[in-house]
This record gives sequence, structure tokens and C-alpha cells, in this order.
Amino acid sequence: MSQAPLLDVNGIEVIYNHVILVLKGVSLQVPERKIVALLGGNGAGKTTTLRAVSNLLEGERGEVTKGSIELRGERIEKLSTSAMVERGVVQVMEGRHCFAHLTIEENLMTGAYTRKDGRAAVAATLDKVYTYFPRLKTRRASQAAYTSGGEQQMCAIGRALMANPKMVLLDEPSMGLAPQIVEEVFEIVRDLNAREGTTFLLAEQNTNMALRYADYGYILENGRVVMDGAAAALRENEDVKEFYLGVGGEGRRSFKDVKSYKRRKRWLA
Ligand SMILES: Nc1ncnc2c1ncn2[C@@H]1O[C@H](COP(=O)(O)OP(=O)(O)OP(=O)(O)O)[C@@H](O)[C@H]1O
Repeated sequence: MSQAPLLDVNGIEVIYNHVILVLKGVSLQVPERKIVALLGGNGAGKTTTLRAVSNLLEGERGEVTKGSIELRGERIEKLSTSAMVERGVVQVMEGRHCFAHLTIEENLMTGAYTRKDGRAAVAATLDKVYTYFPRLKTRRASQAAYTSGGEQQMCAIGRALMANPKMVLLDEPSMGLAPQIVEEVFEIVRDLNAREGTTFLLAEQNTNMALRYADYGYILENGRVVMDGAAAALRENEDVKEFYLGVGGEGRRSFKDVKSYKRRKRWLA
């Protein structure tokens, strides 16, 4: 990655409740206009990494205790969540979190509350969201509670887009969705990236899907990055195939157990 990154996470350590060390020196870069995937199993630290970037740790009693996070060269660890939104960074949280009693359109409009550029501009963004998510347009007047899981995920992403972000942090977009719907969601992510230039950092357990759409990937295990590379190279990597793509091997053991991985780690050290 030769161009200067939009986001530069440098050796961060995150501790919850003053004692639980969850991230143990995570570094990653997200270049402008790229899709970067943060991969790894349950509890690897993906959500925590996203929360650290968007400054959502405080509400979880977590804090960044070491390292730095820079957005376009500016240190952002101490900024508020709304200051991050002003800088064009929004997070779509895991589990979708639509307001169940509001309609799809009302949910979308809640994403525009920080906008200061007037109603016409907000209306134009709403139209744009509907062109990317025609399903949401059809369901605009339905209460979110009565829409499908896929529609709720689209609504959560659409709401984030209403803030006119430069970068979207997307936490586990595939969670609980049928493969065909996951595909539909990822296609829209790719479209947004290609046509709007929106940068994505997405956390996913669905390695296969994420690596098909991302430019670059980082694999987290137990609070550390154990491997990173261009998505195409990771897809072809034997260890990734064995442990994350379910090709060959005897199921998912830990990456750490693999001999070739250990060898590679020694080379990298
Ligand atoms: N608010 C919290 N307080 C204490 N520990 C937490 C908190 N949130 C997460 N953890 C712990 O931090 C570790 C990493 O969790 P995190 O949610 O970042 O992982 P993840 O890779 O996103 O996994 P998942 O896919 O399950 O969300 C886990 O061991 C989890 O129990």
C-alpha cells in the first residue's frame, strides 16, 4: 500500500474495565477509497478495533492505553463520537440496531441529524440511498420491526450513509443473514466504494465473502494481527484456506498451531 493511508492505526492496546487487555498492539492502515477487511473468529478483537477508531469505547468502559490512531495525519483517540462523524467517519454497529418502532424512512433520517447543509441536501442524499437500496424505497413506510433482517441491515447502512461519510466502519454485515442477502449487501458496498469513493473498514467472520469484495485484509487472533495482505493473496494462502475458508484441513484450529504459519512469523519477525 503505497499511498498515504486515510486511517492509520498504530500499535494500539485496548483495555476494558481497567484490567481486561483485549487488543495487544494492533496496527493497520486503510487507504482512501479502498475496502479493507478485518477478519478473525469470535472474540478476536474486531469490534473492539472498530470501536477504538470511531471512539465508541468509552460507553463500554474501554480505553486505548497505548499506540495511536490517525485520520489524515490527525490524532483522533481523544475525539468524541460526534467529532468523528463531523470528520466523515461513521460506524454501523453489529446487530443492525434499527429503531424498531420507526419506519425505514424515519430510521434513515435519524442518520442525518449532524448535517448542517440544509433540507434539500439531505433529501438528495435520501434519494441517493434509495437508488443504492431500492428495497428500502419499497419499504420506506414500513415499521422497521416488520422488515426482514436483510432490510434492517440495509437500513443500518443507509442510515450511516445519510451522514455523508467518507469512511464507513461496518461491523459484521453478514451476521444472521442468508447467503444471497449477504451477497446483495456486499454488492452494494462495492458499488458505493466504486461510485461514491466511500472507504470501508469492515469486520467480518465470513472470510470468504469479505475477501471477495475487499482490497486488503487483516487477520486478527486474540487481539493481535497474525497476518495481512492483499485480499487476492490471502484467498490463495494455504493457511487462510485451511483455517478460515474451510478448504482442506480438519476444521478450524488456531492459526498459531500451524507449522508453516509459525515459520512465516519467524521470517516476518
Ligand atoms: N465491554 C466489554 N467489556 C469487557 N470485555 C469486553 C467488552 N467487549 C468485548 N470484550 C471482550 O473483548 C474480546 C474481544 O471482543 P470483540 O467483540 O472485539 O471481538 P470480535 O472479534 O468482534 O468478536 P465478535 O465477532 O464475537 O464480535 C472478547 O474476549 C470480549 O469478551
